[in-house]
Amino acid sequence: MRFLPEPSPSSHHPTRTGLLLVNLGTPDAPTASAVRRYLAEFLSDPRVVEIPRLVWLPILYGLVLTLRPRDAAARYASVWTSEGSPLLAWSRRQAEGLSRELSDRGLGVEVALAMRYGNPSLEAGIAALRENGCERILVLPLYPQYAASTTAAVSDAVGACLARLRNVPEIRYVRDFHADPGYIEAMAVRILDFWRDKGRGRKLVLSFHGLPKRSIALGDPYHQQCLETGRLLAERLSLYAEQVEVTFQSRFGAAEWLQPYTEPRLKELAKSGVSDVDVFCPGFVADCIETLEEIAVQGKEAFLLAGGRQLRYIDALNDSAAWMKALANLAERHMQGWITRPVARQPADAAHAAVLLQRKNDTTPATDQ
Ligand SMILES: C=CC1=C(C)c2cc3[nH]c(cc4nc(cc5[nH]c(cc1n2)c(C)c5CCC(=O)O)C(CCC(=O)O)=C4C)c(C)c3C=C
Ligand SMILES: [Fe+2]
Ligand SMILES: [Fe+2]
Repeated sequence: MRFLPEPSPSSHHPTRTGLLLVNLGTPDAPTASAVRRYLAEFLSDPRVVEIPRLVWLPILYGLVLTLRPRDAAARYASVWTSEGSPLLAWSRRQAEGLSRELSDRGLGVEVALAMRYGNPSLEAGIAALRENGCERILVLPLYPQYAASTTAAVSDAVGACLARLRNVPEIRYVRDFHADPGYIEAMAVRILDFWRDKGRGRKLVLSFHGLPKRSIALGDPYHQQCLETGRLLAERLSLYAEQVEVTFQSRFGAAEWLQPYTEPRLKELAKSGVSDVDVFCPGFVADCIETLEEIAVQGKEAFLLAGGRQLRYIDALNDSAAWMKALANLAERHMQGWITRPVARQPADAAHAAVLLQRKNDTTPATDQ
């Protein structure tokens, strides 16, 4: 059959709104074979590596997928948790926290989690929402800064899923939220709480995932958005220019990527006598191998070897209360005009009814950027 079967009529609910949270994806296990499977899907996406297929695929299969998985599996194993990959474990908690927050607000929104590469798949996420009667879906990629290699890779894949359906739902996308006040505030709370409990380093390094410089030259807004996030966060924390800096980590391949590169810059700081640094990664809303291993272990080791005294990694937003609220606000704003059915309440729950009524009458204009 050309199109997938539609959910059975018996499972049809009244029209509902669905929210699909999407993150990058992660291997199913910290083993070379699982990492190989994951990297094969990820790195063969032309959104991620923009080299002509004829040149890239022999390098990918002949070199990258034979050399990288073993080393990467060991790195994954070092951060693996009882709930699996940290990226997946935190993303699940975010989906649960967001669902709870939205239902506490009286909004009947179905939340599903999907990964762009690997599991749980986008197909499964969209299918679960449709099974639950969602004819409208807000897709929220968990990337604060837009990059074609991440954000547009999600809309490509959602489009491919929709192309297999007969009864296509209405779709909206959150493009980015790099300057969203709730996102900035949740990061500030994270960092200020850390400083209150553990004291403050001499410098705050804000390390973002890197991107090839060529992507920026071709028009990707990622670099500008990272700098803007950094500026807004530093401003909110009342930091002087010399107390904070933006760097870029996770370089992949031989091409030039955005600079300064995090690890060499950490070494330079140590050598120049900045002995205490705190590192936060605003581009990762969930802790993952890139933060827990590349920064908190490798980055720290490099900094100490270069003569630094102390490097402290500040946890990502994960499922912090301020972030769950910010995420719910962001979702609510992007779902404006889509009737979200209030969750059924006891008639005696007068206080809640009043809140619902108040929300319904709330005409505060959207503050989207
Ligand atoms: C936060 C935004 C991200 C951008 C932009 C991004 C671009 C990008 N990444 C690679 C290559 C790799 N990334 C890897 C891991 C990884 N990347 C992101 C996010 C962004 N990537 C996350 C959240 C993760 C963690 C996944 C996890 O399982 O925890 C990896 C795999 C790890 C490794 O082998 O080192 C690779 C490879 C490219 C080429 C790219 C843009 C061109
Ligand atoms: Fe990446
Ligand atoms: Fe990395």
